[in-house]
Amino acid sequence: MSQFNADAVQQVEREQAQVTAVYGLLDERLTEVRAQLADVLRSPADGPGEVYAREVAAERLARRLRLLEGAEEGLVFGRIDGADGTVLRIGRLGLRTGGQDLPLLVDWRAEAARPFYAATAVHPMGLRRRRHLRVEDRRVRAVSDELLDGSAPVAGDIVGDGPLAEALEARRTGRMRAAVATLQAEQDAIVRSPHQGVTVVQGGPGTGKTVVALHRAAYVLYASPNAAGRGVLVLGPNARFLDYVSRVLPSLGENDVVLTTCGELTGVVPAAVEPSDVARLKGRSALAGALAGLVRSRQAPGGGLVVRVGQERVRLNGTDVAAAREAAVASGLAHNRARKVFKDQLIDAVVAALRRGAVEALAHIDAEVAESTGMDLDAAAEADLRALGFDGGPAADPAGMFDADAVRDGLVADAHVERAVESLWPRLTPEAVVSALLTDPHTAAGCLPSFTSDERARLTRSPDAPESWTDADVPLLDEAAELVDGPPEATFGHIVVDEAQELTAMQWRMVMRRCPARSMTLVGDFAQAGPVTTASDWSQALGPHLGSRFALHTLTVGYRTTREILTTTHGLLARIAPGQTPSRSIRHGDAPRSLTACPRTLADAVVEELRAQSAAHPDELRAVICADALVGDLASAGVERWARLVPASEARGLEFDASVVVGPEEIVAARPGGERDLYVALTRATKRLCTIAVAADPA
Ligand SMILES: Nc1ncnc2c1ncn2[C@@H]1O[C@H](COP(=O)(O)OP(=O)(O)OP(=O)(O)O)[C@@H](O)[C@H]1O
Repeated sequence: MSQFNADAVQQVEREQAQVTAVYGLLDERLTEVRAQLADVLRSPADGPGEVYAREVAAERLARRLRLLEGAEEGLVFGRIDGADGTVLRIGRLGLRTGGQDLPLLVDWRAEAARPFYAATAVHPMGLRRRRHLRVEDRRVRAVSDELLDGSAPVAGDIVGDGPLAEALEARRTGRMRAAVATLQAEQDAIVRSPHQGVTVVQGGPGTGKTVVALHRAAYVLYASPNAAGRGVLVLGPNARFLDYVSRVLPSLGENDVVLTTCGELTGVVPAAVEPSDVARLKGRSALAGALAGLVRSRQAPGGGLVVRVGQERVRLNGTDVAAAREAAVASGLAHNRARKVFKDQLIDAVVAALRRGAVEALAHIDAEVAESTGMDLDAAAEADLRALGFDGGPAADPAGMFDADAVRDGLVADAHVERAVESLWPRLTPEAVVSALLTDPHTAAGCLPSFTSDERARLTRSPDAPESWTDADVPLLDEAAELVDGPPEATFGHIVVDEAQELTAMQWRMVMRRCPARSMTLVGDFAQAGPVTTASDWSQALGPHLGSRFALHTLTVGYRTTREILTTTHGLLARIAPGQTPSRSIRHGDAPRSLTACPRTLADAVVEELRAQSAAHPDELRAVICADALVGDLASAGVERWARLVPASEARGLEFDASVVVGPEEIVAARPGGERDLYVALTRATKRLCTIAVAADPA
């Protein structure tokens, strides 16, 4: 055994003793929390107050239990040795025994762990050594050291291949892994940035934007109890992507993050898809103005009103109705809530009219009596009251007998009044508002003056078509819901948006609505934008909501795609994002290959390529990425036996060991901005890329 190996074995054994102690403590904590939870659940509760208190305590313990259970895999992964001899072990969560000053394990998000990520040979931050531990099934498999103070390795320092290289070389599984043990300094700086507002992270494909976004979500939960208490939401572009990243946060011990798409956020299940040009139209912010205008047009647009009250008809003129409308609008409430203000104001006006009527009727009677008997009824009543020792009284107010409150209460419950109010200020549903805009060309013309008639025609559908909502309708329904019923109840303390370049102006409004504190992490790359997005940079996307109040970071190192693959995309990148500097890849691999097949033999050519690849690299995760229209044919040819079959429109954010991009020209032609779809497709592989172009069929 070489000295290096003997040293390594000894270090592994030493670390094992510590790791065993850490797992022992984890087991102890688990036993304690399980027992506490069982006690709480068994404890008697008398009355609703105690039941509630018991539920709160049980939920708190259940969360702690989930956290401890989730930390099993890779509980300890690092260690830092200070120049002063202090040693800290870094892991998924913090663990401390009663008697010790230093914790047995430091949570990776704690300030004390920062040097593990940020120290460099230039800025060692007081460290002598950073050690990575590879632990599987509670056994230490390897250790690997970096010396940071410029000293030469001595016995006990195991300087070998970096753990980052190991993580990047690992076979892809179709599910993203946490990178908590190997977060790089530029990524870590963003993850634990103290910035409370909106952090934007951009960078080319594979620069770790998703890694940063998910680790930042975990960091916010740890470091900002305020945001954590109000919940953290992670939004991704589609179900395939969410599935890909679904393991990362639980493996970081965080199970309380809501992971979803913009479409699913509202509970509406989109049942139809529509052409991307229509979806893009629906994404424009003009739609927000249109919906607001439409709702306003349903709020007492003009004219007077006749209300039947018992046997009487009360006529309110346009000014009365307009005053009620103004009061309701000035309340700032959503349409259905402001309706009550409108109704109350109208009823006040009706009561005032009834009172005026009563006064006039009394005056009329007085005048008739005076004319026929010569008697002044008011003066007589006043004299009688004075004689009885009263001072003036009811006769001073001719309508004093009119009980306005009783009349008002009667009117609130009156069906005629309710009908009259409904005709002026109808109760609305979000669905009815959106349908009115999308099915009535006159309404669309009135509400969307900035759209051309062709654009409006593409937007509207027949009123007879069955009502089935699309993804692009969801933000419209959400907007309408806010207009008619008020802001959503479920808001979040922090929102993370991945592939944020994909969001339309209407989707950004949905996101902002759910984050009143404006604490967000947004990651994306406009060179990878799909055809529906309505912005071409961050200022356009965020300016309407934040002005320039966002901190922008750019990641520059590519961790996924090999240098060889990235180089072949430089020309394409220069066309789709002329100002963008290509990222610098830290990986090398085979040169990409290009094949050609005619349409008749295309599927066979793809299968042949996959067969060859799987014989040469049996363990690799492969994908065939093609224009959406080719998916059916390739599936029929049995491609899925060898590879994941991914339509180019759903490839964003995904990663494979090898990818076969079928029909690059077809991908480009399939939808507007198709070159960006091709750029996404070409940058998914960590090891090898093969493109199969479709040649003109000689036949
Ligand atoms: N610090 C790291 N340690 C280990 N792996 C990393 C690290 N940073 C990035 N990676 C790996 O690099 C790959 C690309 O990362 P990620 O998906 O976050 O990039 P991205 O910028 O979001 O890509 P895209 O633009 O294509 O969505 C992933 O496999 C990820 O696990």
